[in-house]
Amino acid sequence: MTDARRPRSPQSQDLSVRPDKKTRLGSASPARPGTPVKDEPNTKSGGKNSSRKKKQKQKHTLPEPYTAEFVVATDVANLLGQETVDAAVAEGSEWSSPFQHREELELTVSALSSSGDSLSVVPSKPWVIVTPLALPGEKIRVRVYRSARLYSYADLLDVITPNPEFRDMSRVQCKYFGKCAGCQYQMLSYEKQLDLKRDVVVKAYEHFSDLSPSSVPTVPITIGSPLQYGYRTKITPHFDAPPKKLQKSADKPLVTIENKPDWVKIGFNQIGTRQVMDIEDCPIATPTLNEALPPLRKNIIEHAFLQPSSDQAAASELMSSTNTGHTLEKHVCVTDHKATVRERVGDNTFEYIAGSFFQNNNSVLLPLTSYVRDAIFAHHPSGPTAPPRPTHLVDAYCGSGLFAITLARSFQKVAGIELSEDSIRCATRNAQLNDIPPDQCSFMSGDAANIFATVQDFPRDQTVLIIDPPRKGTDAKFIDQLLEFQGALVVYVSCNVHTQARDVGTILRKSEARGGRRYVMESLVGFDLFPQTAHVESVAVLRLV
Ligand SMILES: C[S@@+](CC[C@H](N)C(=O)[O-])C[C@H]1O[C@@H](n2cnc3c(N)ncnc32)[C@H](O)[C@@H]1O
Repeated sequence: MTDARRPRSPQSQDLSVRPDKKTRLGSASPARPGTPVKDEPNTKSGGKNSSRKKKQKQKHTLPEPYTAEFVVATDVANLLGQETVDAAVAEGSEWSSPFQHREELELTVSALSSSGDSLSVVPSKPWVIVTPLALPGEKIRVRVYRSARLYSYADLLDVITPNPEFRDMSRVQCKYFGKCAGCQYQMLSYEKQLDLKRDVVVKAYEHFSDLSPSSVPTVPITIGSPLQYGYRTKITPHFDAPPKKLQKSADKPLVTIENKPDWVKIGFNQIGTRQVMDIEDCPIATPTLNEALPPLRKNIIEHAFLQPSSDQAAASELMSSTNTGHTLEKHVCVTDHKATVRERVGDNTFEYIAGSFFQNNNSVLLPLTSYVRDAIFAHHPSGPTAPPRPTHLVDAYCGSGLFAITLARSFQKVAGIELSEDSIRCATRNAQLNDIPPDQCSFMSGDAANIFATVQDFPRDQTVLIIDPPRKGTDAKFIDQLLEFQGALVVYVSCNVHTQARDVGTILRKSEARGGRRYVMESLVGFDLFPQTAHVESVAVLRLV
């Protein structure tokens, strides 16, 4: 089941470039994150009860590195402090929650995690309660539902004393806010959201880059999205198959839009669960998508729930809209994931396949691509000893060519690479659509690291590399070739600032270790591609000096 509004699914990541981070979650533990840890029993077991006892042994699993839960676990460890974590590990109490399942508690929120969840240190023992939708300083009532290492997750039952400095419920524009897992921040002012996202970028580099503070530039306020609602150009409502007993029953239920039973739910995940909740409109999605939602829901009901063979696995329907920015151009909704979608970004037109990657907030793409252009040209050093101006661009992980094409007119030559063949076909077509000749701008499909072999004739001191990898970040193979290539400037755009921090830390340290010229981080800023949610995009600019 997918929900395009949640972070893309966690991916496993080789920790070899950040071996020290394993200790952050408890240095005395021999466990790697992501591996099950079995509790040792207190007494020796044997005889006929031993297999039952073995089954009773609890399995504890640390989160996969760089997933949302890994970030929460790191925030918890940092809130408690390394000494406290070490003491709990030495005592063997780090998995022993002081709370029963479904126990209700009253707490005061201590801090916010980078996931957007609140963190409350409990008074009785070094332990943290992780709760959605609560804010620092608020007194809250919660119900515990799952425990992990040094923390428990709890549902928010009530905000007993709100923090009036931050919370204003009259700002909330969605009737599902508080239940739907899509948004976390609708009760905050937009300025506060941008401020919190800056903190996420700062903390990511503090905890995941292993760089000294002096190597990390001051992070300015997050750059906002022109649209704060009605911006999302792609949503993925999903739904569960009918309950098993109904599927097996000879009398198939009559499901129509007018006669919709309670089990028919088409929408997004409910907070803290994998259950789908019924959603009739989504204020962060474009008006075009919201207009299309009722007929789409009717269509799903008539065609999915009436089919007796409905699969147990959840099905999903993809929707995306063209959002050209031209008021005279008609915006339409596309539900076929193989269909071609057209969008405008400034003066450029882009086509992409609905099911392939394209940034989901059209309103921020002109500011984002202009920021990258300014980072390359407006901030180019001046003076008699200044390096030559950039003339060549490499766009790695280029998708349908967003950066390559918006910036192509500023460069003599551009080369893009991307794993998806569909996206590369679109990137090539997009160059044509925007009158960029093929000898100026070329695209190839393949692993990003393959690009270096094809750009050996690019003048290194005039070449800029843009990298925009998926959430898991880039890899050692790419980083090693990037260091070998020595392009003048690297612009690293990322939808996961935690893997970006890890990768930038690796690039800076490895380039220093090589001797000679080295990369330094010139600027670092968050971009708000997803207002009302806790997600932040981040742009780091590295210059070879
Ligand atoms: C975050 S998207 C960025 C796309 C593009 N820069 C944009 O803004 O539209 C990351 C892209 O990397 C591609 N990708 C994933 N792994 C890759 C790899 N190993 N080599 C090249 N591209 C890859 C994905 O298909 C996806 O299109």
